[in-house]
Parts: sequence; C-alpha cells; structure tokens
Amino acid sequence: MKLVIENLTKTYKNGVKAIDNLSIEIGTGMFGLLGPNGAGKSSLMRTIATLQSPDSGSVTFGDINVLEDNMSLRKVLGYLPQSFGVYPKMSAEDLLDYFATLKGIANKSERNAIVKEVLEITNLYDVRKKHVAGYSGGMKQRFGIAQLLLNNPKLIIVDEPTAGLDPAERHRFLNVLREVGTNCTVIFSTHIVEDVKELCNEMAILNGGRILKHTTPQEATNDLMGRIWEKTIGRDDLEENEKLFNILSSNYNQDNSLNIRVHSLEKPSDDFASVTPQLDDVYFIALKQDEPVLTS
Ligand SMILES: Nc1ncnc2c1ncn2[C@@H]1O[C@H](COP(=O)(O)OP(=O)(O)OP(=O)(O)O)[C@@H](O)[C@H]1O
Repeated sequence: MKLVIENLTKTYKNGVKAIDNLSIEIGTGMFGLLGPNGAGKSSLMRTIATLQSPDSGSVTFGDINVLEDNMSLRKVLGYLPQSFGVYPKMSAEDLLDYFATLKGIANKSERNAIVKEVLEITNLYDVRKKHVAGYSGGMKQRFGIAQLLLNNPKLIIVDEPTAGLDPAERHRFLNVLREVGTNCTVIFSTHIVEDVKELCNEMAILNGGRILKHTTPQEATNDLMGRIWEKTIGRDDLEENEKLFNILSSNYNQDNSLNIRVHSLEKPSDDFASVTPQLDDVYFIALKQDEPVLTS
C-alpha cells in the first residue's frame, strides 16, 4: 500500500516550523529517512503515526485518510518511538502477552501463537523468560519490533532505532528489520548513512522540514560517477584547500595527513584522483546545497 503525503506543514507553539510544505509518496519496502539532528524526522513520523496533528496538508495510506480517520490507521500501524520509556519487571513473554491482550487478541491460544512468532522473528525466543528491564539496548530495540508486530501491521514506522547500539547489536537489529520489511511499508529514520545503505531500497534526505532528495541509494551514487575526487594533503593545509575546492569530507590518515573528498564536474587539479562515489557523498552534497548562500 502506498503512503501519500501532500503539502504537509507543522509549526510548534514556539514558532519552529518542523515540517515545511512536504510532499512525498512512499511505496512498499524499506524506506530510509535520512537527516541531521533537528531535520524534522521525528515530527514527520509522529504526524504520520497520528500522535500529533499538522497545521495543513494531507496524508493517505491506501484508502485511509490518515488525518481524518486516526483509528483506521492505528489498526494497521506499528510504531517504535525514539525512546520507548520505562520497562516493567516482567518477562518479555508475559509483557508481549499483555500487549496482545491490549491490542484486542482475547483468545489465549491465539495470543500464545502470535507471541511465539514475534519472539522468533526478533531472535528473542531464547531470552523470552528474562525481564525486559534487564535487556541490553539492542535487545530492547528488538523487543520494540516484537511488540509492534503483534497486530500484523501494514505500515511500520521506526524512529532512529539504531542510535546508541554497538555494531553487533546494530547488525542484528537491521537484519530483523530487513526480514520484517519484505511485504509491508517500513519507514525508518536515521542520521547514520550506513544504515540506509545496508537496508533501504528507497530513501529521502530531509533537512529543515523539507525533502532535499528522494532517490534510491544505487541511483544516487551512480549519478555522482566521475564527480567525486580525492587527494591527500597536510593537516595544516585544510583551510587553504577549503577556499579552493568544494570539500565534502576529510579523514585523517595514520600519519596525520588528511584525505579530502571533493565534488566537482571536472578534475579539480592534477593531484586529485577519481574515486567511487559513496552514499555519504550524496548526503553531504544535499546538505551543502541546502546551506544558505552568504553574500557579502
Ligand atoms: N514538541 C516540540 N515543541 C517545540 N519544538 C519542537 C518539538 N519537537 C521538535 N521540535 C523542534 O522541531 C525541529 C525538528 O525536530 P525533530 O525532533 O522532528 O527532528 P529530528 O530530525 O527527529 O531530530 P533528532 O534526530 O534530533 O531527533 C527541531 O528544531 C526541534 O527542536
């Protein structure tokens, strides 16, 4: 089912316009919403999840008018907020059984079956008897996915789920999400470019409440072929190079020299070498082009 957002705007009481006349269509599969802190990712997700109302605009999911019919959307929605709050001292199994009851699954054997299924999908079956309060960060996030799967959602929204996870836990989490996302619409927000690269078939870069780019990771990097250049400079030469070239990123080498990556249609100077574009380059270019142009 397709999620269609048209001319959505949200201004908070303090005057911050967190979503600015945003329009986008999102189809089935894993959709990555990439943007820096404060870009408006959570605001957009909370609005789609019917937890807050926008000033104007429309949101539809299939034939559901999301803003006018919150309840119909909630029946097919699985939402994992940025922080899930405090967990009681209950085992994962008991807590999921409780959530399943709240979600209206009255029949005990039906509940047992779905609880077992979501524990298996999220690789928590072996630790189902342990208290969720004692779970590691990654296990808690996977538990968050388990709870949202209880009502077999068609639209899944997860808000920065990998923030703070160690690399092994992050991989485990992404694998679970990949499996879950095969036959529904998953919107996944992150400020980690690598998450999107590993997981998503489609993506958007968000900043200032606006979509800067809507693309696929493959297409975005292909478009930059022959336009990303690298050279090594001394660490004291960065400022001078910044004046000459459109530097996207710089990384220290072990000998304290710097590799700079530059975006240019042509070879910037003889000492640059052409390199394979990465998704980071796409992200930095989009954000750079969004910077206000200073005139003096
Ligand atoms: N409840 C609120 N009241 C007032 N301003 C808010 C509120 N929530 C968010 N904002 C502001 O709206 C803008 C967008 O915030 P939002 O949390 O949606 O961004 P984000 O991309 O999710 O960022 P982060 O990665 O930091 O969570 C920011 O300037 C933020 O300070």
